[in-house]
Amino acid sequence: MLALGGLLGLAGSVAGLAEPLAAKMVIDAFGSGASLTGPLLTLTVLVLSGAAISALGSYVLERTAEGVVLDARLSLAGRMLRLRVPDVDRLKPGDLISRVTADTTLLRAVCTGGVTNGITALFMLAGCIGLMAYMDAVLLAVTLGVLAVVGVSALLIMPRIGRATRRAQEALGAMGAALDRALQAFRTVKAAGAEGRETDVVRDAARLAWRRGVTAAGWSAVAGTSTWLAVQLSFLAVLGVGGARVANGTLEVSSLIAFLLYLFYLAGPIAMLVEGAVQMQTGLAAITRLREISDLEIEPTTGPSDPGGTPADTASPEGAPAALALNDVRFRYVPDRPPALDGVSFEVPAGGMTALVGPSGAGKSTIFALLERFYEPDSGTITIDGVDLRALPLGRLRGMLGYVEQDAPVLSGTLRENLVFGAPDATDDEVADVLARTRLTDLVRRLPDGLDTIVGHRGQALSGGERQRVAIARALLRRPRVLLLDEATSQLDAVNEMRLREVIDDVAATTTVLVIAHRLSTVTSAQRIVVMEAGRVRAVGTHDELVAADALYRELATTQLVAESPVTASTEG
Ligand SMILES: Nc1ncnc2c1ncn2[C@@H]1O[C@H](COP(=O)(O)OP(=O)(O)OP(=O)(O)O)[C@@H](O)[C@H]1O
Repeated sequence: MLALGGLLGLAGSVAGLAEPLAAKMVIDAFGSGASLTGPLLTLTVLVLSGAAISALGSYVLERTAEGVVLDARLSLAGRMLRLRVPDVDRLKPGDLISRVTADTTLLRAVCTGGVTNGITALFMLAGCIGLMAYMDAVLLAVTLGVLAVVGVSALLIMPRIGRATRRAQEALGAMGAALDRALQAFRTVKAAGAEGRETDVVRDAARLAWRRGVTAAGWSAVAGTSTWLAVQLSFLAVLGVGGARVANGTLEVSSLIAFLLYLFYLAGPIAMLVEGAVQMQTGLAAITRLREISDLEIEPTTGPSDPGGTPADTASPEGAPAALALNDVRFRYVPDRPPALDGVSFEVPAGGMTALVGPSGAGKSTIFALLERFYEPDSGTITIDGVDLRALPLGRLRGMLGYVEQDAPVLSGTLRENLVFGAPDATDDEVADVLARTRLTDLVRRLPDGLDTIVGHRGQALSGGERQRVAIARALLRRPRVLLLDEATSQLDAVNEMRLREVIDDVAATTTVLVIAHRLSTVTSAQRIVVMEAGRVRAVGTHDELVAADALYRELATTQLVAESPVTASTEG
């Protein structure tokens, strides 16, 4: 399509190139007293057909350019959610968004202005120069001399435009990131009275983008003006030299006029060439930024159609509780920081509930992240039913695990959409069953539109306990073999506390439950408790064993766990 657009553009230009020749025929006809009809008709047809073909060519080009932008967006969008967690930790979401939206737009410039216009302009230039040579070689030499000076200066300017554009796009990305950060923490920003400061950060980024954009615009203007200047100078030079040659009879007036017309015609392709080079620089700046994303590794397909094949299969059938084992697992988030996990080994038997407890920063959530393979351990192995996680296709592994995050996010949308988020094919019966298991049936009955009530950001507010149970229901609908539950630290009221406990006990009857526990009620009903401290396992046992044997656990149980669960603590004694 680019070639077709280019060809049409070229055909339009050829018609344009022939116009001065036709004009010369008209003038010659005037002089010789011959009929004007033929030359005038030729001129008219050339003008009209040239215009029509050029318009079609530019439409084809623009259309193709839009297609290139679309392709880039589709492919980036496809990669974005498959990027690996560590890479997304590093890149800022706002900047990522700006690459998909703003930078891809710049690609259009490469297709239209850059590649094809550039090529068309080159052809036009060559044709024009050829015809000028045919007209008069001396005048051509004068013209080319002036143009060469300008060409060199334009070559020096181009890289500056590219650099300025790239830096402007980076500033735009920074602006997106700053905005994203402020909008993510919208209420905190307001509560902290930080609107002014956050606005300043966004504005500073906007001004930086502006300054760099202006720099690019400045250099573009210099490039554009110098072209125009060159044509003017050539015109004067040709007029001087050509006039003298007409006076001494070595050049016809009509040839001088046709030559001057070509000279003005030349201004078009030269301007196009310069502009094409400018746009090319802009587009290349965008490509550099898009490359940074497309060069990042992505996770293998995680969908149910994961082509990873059957793993060295697990003994237990789908849906049966699975056992987990960590063996001397070591992991650092950042190379020169202390390890988050420093030789962690423990086993989670199939079925029942195992609790992970320990002070903040002990590495509990990190274990969940490694189980989900958001990160890979630096050394050691993790197995599920004796199979190394790395031997399982990612989609299959994540299908075995139900993961409930600490903040238990509720997505904007209906309650039903939230529930079937991980299992879009779940039937109404399955949904009803899971709602009953997670003690949400009453909530659904109370909601104005039942399951179709909009919840989340702009909808019906759910309490912390309800959100958590919705998240558990969402995880259960995928029929996991292991439920990973990162219990919220925020306080639940007595009713929600009791319901959570019921839900966990209920799920633990059919599924392996590994819970990061912050509540005494959760801990005491666990069959096995793993006490972690500073990236290591400190002790493993039941509540009673650990109270008797482990000082840290005793302290946690009497301070942290109890303090966060006053109601249950008093009933638990
Ligand atoms: N994405 C990350 N990048 C770098 N360091 C991290 C990251 N996530 C966690 N850490 C660090 O790893 C260590 C273990 O964190 P982790 O979240 O596993 O602790 P935790 O026991 O779950 O704590 P909490 O109970 O407060 O959630 C901490 O020192 C933390 O600062």
